[in-house]
Amino acid sequence: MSIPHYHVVAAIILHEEHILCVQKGIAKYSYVSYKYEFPGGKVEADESHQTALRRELWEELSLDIHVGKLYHTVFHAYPHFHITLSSYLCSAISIATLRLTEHIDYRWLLPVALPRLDWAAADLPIVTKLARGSL
Ligand SMILES: Nc1nc2c([nH]c(=O)n2[C@@H]2O[C@H](COP(=O)(O)OP(=O)(O)OP(=O)(O)O)[C@@H](O)[C@H]2O)c(=O)[nH]1
Repeated sequence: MSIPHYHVVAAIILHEEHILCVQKGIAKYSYVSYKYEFPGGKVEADESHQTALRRELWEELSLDIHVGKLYHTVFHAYPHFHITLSSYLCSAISIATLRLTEHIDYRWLLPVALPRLDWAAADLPIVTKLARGSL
């Protein structure tokens, strides 16, 4: 049986020099359970990356966002599925509406502090690039 491949979009939300990091709860696979990630999700058929990001951010966090430029794209092979993870620089229209509906925690961190969290493996190249100060 072939391994599924998903296109996933992730929002790097910058606010006053901090970046929003969200923690996943228990998941089907232990290697993504409780990991930090950037908010976002799978792109649906016939959906643009921008539309998918705005939909996911509204569903997951009640955040209305502006989607800016593509930051970094990563291919990662997890044991049971593969993802192409496209991260975009984004800003929230207001962070006052932020409400967790799916995640169990969130943090606003300076880029240099991002590597202290326990990230999903696919995110590590993005986290490393941000922490090196490349924005
Ligand atoms: N949103 C998001 N997902 C990520 C990141 N890194 C990463 O490996 N992923 C993985 O990419 C997949 C995104 O799918 P998703 O959030 O739409 O859906 P899900 O698997 O949690 O649930 P679902 O398929 O039942 O709706 C998850 O397996 C998630 O663990 C990231 O930075 N942001």
